[in-house]
Amino acid sequence: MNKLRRSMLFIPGSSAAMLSTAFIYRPDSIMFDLEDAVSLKEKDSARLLVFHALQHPMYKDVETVVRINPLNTPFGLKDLEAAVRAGVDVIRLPKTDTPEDIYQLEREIVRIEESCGRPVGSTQLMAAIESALGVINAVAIARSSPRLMGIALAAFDYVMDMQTERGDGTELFYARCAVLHAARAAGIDAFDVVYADINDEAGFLKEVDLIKRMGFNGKSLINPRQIEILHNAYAPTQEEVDYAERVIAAAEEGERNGLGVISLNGKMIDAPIINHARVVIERRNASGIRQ
Ligand SMILES: CC(C)(COP(=O)(O)OP(=O)(O)OC[C@H]1O[C@@H](n2cnc3c(N)ncnc32)[C@H](O)[C@@H]1OP(=O)(O)O)[C@@H](O)C(=O)NCCC(=O)NCCSC(=O)C[C@@](O)(CC(=O)O)C(=O)O
Ligand SMILES: [Mg+2]
Repeated sequence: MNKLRRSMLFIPGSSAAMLSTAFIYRPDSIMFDLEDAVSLKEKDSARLLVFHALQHPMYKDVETVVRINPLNTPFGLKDLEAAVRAGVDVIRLPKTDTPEDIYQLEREIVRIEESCGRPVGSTQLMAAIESALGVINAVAIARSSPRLMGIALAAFDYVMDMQTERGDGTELFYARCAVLHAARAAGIDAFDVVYADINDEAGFLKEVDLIKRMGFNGKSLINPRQIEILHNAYAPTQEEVDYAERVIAAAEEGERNGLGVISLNGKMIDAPIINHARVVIERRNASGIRQ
């Protein structure tokens, strides 16, 4: 099974307090932000804080991601130097509009890896798609580098570009489908948008149910209170696990009897259904049973 990436928690890189405690919340990935959560006058101090946090033992057991500033700003290259040298697992490039943005990023990463003695190719990438142009180019972006482990949709900048605003999700319908299909066609992960109202649990859960059913691996998050709700929603129910176990048992019996297609309580069981049952069991093993 691929690495679990249900939750990717944003931490403002300028917050020394949050940087020193975020690992206790146990998201699947921790994302130190140097871009929009950091004010202009804190860009340099935040970069230094993140550089030190990345090398601290408390962040050794969790996947680390740094969202750098775009490379066409005065901060982007400095952010990249600091994050790669500190050993970050993944660089998240915001506002990725074209595959050329990724080619440029990759050239700089190769140079930094070579100069600091890090194995070339060891820094992974993810692209955040935040505009109509990025959505239109999603397939080319997703296939632009073997370093890409995933692409993410970023709703707030996207809706501004589309001249609309966040609502019930109708405004994201096309972009979600496009980003998800691009990721799957490239064989990489797909991440949904942040949910800004941290006190609206019901609204968050509704959005999580939708994106899970669509097929997203998970979401970018802004608050630790959202982690458990998300992980729980991604865990299979006891009923789903029981059914998956019955499917696998029936499939094994069918195989012993030389049958390709079998039926279980009147329902056809064939290869895709058996594969899905195995995925449910893997999810149970990784995430437990939904509470
Ligand atoms: C929203 C709020 C201020 C609420 O604070 P509150 O303090 O009211 O929250 P509480 O729940 O009361 O906190 C309880 C305890 O948890 C601690 N705690 C809270 N949040 C924590 C956290 N994230 N990490 C670690 N620790 C945390 C807190 O310090 C406290 O610790 P303690 O005092 O010890 O009890 C806070 O969460 C926060 O700043 N979030 C991150 C915001 C951020 O990063 N935005 C940028 C990314 S989006 C973007 O840029 C748009 C995008 O680009 C997206 C895309 O690209 O996808 C696009 O275009 O769409
Ligand atoms: Mg943004």
